[in-house]
Amino acid sequence: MSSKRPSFTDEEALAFHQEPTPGKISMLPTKPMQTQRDLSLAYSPGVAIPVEAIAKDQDLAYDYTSKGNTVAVISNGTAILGLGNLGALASKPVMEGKSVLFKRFADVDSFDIEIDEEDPDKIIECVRMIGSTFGGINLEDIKSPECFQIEAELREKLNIPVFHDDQHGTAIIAAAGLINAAEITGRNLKDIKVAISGAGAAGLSVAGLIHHLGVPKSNILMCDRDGVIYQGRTKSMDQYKSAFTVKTKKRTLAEAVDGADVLIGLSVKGAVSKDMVKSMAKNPIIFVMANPDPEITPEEIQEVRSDAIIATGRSDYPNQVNNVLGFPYIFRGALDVRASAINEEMKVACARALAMLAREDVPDEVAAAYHGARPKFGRDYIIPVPFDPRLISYIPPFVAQAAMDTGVARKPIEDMEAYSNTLARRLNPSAGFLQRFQGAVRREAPKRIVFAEGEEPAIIRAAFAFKTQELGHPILIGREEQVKRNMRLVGVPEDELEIINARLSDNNPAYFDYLYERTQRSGLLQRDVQRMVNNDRNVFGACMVACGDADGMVTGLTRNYNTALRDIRLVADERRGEHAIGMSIIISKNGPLFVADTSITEMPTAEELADNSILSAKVVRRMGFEPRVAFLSNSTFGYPHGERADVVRQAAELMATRDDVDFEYEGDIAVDVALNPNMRDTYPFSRLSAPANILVMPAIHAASISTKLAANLGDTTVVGPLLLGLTLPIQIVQMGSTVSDIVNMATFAAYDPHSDEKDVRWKVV
Ligand SMILES: NC(=O)C1=CN([C@@H]2O[C@H](COP(=O)(O)OP(=O)(O)OC[C@H]3O[C@@H](n4cnc5c(N)ncnc54)[C@H](OP(=O)(O)O)[C@@H]3O)[C@@H](O)[C@H]2O)C=CC1
Ligand SMILES: CC(=O)C(=O)O
Ligand SMILES: [Mg+2]
Repeated sequence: MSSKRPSFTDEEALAFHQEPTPGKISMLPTKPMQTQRDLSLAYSPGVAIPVEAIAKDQDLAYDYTSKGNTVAVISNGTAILGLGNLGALASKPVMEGKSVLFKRFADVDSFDIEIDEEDPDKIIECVRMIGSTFGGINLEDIKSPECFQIEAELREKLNIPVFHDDQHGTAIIAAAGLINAAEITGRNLKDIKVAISGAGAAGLSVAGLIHHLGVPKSNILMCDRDGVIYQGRTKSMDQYKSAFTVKTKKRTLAEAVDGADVLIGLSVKGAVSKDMVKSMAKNPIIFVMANPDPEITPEEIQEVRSDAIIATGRSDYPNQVNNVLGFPYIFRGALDVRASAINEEMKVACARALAMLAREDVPDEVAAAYHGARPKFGRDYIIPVPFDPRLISYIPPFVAQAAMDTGVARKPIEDMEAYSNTLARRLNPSAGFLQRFQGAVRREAPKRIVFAEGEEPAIIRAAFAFKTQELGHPILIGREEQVKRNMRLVGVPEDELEIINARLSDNNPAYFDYLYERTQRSGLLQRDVQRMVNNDRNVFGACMVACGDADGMVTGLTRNYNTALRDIRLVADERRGEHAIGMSIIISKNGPLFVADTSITEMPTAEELADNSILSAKVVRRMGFEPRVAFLSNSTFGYPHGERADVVRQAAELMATRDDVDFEYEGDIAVDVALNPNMRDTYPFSRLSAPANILVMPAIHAASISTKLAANLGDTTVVGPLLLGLTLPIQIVQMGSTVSDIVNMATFAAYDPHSDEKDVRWKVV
């Protein structure tokens, strides 16, 4: 288990929440609201028709409104993670976070509601009054014991699932992890001895579920602030804790943990000591799940035990036992059968399904989350990771089936296999795209990447993020004093990043020789070259890459694209038989679209367009996608005629004469035809078997305008343009790029799309 953890500064956490738009969620309409007719239908008078229908039959709200796919995340902020009672509004970042996870992982629409009230009766009344708006209610971070009453009464009063995630979501995941950890250590649930630190919402619910799965109540010792909850205790007791009293002489957590097989922490940071861990049975199972900081860190546990199976609630250690693995999928299954409740059977089905999934071979996205090492069911992989793309189609069918079997499904699913296939399509196929690149980069030995504009605050933040995400070793070019001043400004620890001052570098004579040799016959004098190496950070950085002192470079934040490109071209050649192009990637719900050439040749010839397609196809295939090229034009198959359209058509015709064309291509073709899956009806002779994924643009203006349009119209991410076709892996970012844009481009520099070794390592699943 790695003890190194990616980290981020407080400033980064705040900037993430603030930029480019405050918060983490927004809403999108699902109907066009373009015309007078749309307005008439969506609002008055058209809206009256569904209103009257729902007034007669309430169930029709599932058909005519977004109710059936909407879950409210509701909190009063009295137990925010393990941070305590910090008030309703302070809980909003967590609640928005839960909503965004609902959407990202299970395509459930969700928004957060913070209720500024601690009186359970008032909260119950408030939620009851608004409850029918939603298909389900996810209660979150409401402290015990009030949370029990609130959930129980709302379940009675509402006929939709009401689910307190800290209780049941947590219990489901902990149970799944425990089933597998017991299997790995050869234990039987009915024999294990369990100590639980924390007898609140999460702790009591975990105790309830693992008891349901076979652990005898007498084997579960619950502890709160006052120690063991034993039979006869009167201090700080309530009816919920009373259900777990045990006849025992043990009084403290330390005594409860002594000799235990399992320790589950659902309390606060620091509640568990090394001595406690030392006193546990052989091969102990230790889930320290307090957030954001566990009861004891995995590093501390490892100092005293090498035989422990360790899990935390955090994403930066292996075995993340966190309710994010549960709530999106349990609600997905419940909503899809219009369940009136989430019952015990549905929870058990979810826990068992999660446990089973962890035993199967993992796809590449999971390897990426494990920083390149492909995990196998075992001590460091007892539970799936949140980025596992199989979760969405694997878990909800079990939940839905359990709902149907227990009579709470109001709309049973007839064909479970078809349902599972539909689920797979709900997940945004591009969601894991960048993550997979990162995984590919992490699998390699760390690359040294030059950040040429090292004095810039955004570059410093990007370099630090690049390092802490374990994507490689960043090198900042700049004056040390100035870089350090800006590091302090953005909160990056000063000794974290390597800084090289181009003027003071010992390697300059070598760079000078290299560059002079290349440029002496093109009019550059010795002193020009010397000045360039000393003063121009792009030239200096590129020389570092050319002479083997770095593996790649990123630049462009402060200078326009062509200036940066001109500097780089002094040092780097075009690859043999290729010429440089810019390829942008438009990441949308329909998957990635690769667009070339978006940055270099203004009016490519037919030959150049053909070359572009071949280079793009090669790189796209290495990235794991089967290339399908469209030579785009304003014309389709010859109509209408035009000067550019003719060049495009010639390019497509030239492909028949090229040796290295082992992919589908078509052209001249208009973009709507290239992307429309029904095009074959109109053009049955088309050579494309599916929508094109590489768009070769007729000219740079069309390329630049269309990618920038896509980037600015919303619901897409545009990465790039990636610089392809040069001998050195150097990438140019756009002026004013965000920190994550810069990290992405540095990652592509490290990935080096031309490096042949990488192609087969990550195939699309
Ligand atoms: N990984 C995951 O998925 C999840 C993790 N959690 C974490 O579990 C923890 C508890 O959450 P939740 O149950 O919702 O909160 P609650 O407020 O309902 O319960 C907290 C419990 O912790 C106990 N406690 C507090 N301080 C100590 C201490 N110093 N030593 C021992 N016990 C202590 C409290 O004792 P008392 O009863 O005496 O007040 C109470 O029983 C949080 O850290 C939360 O982040 C929660 C949900 C999911
Ligand atoms: C994960 C979670 O819900 C919590 O820590 O409260
Ligand atoms: Mg919580």
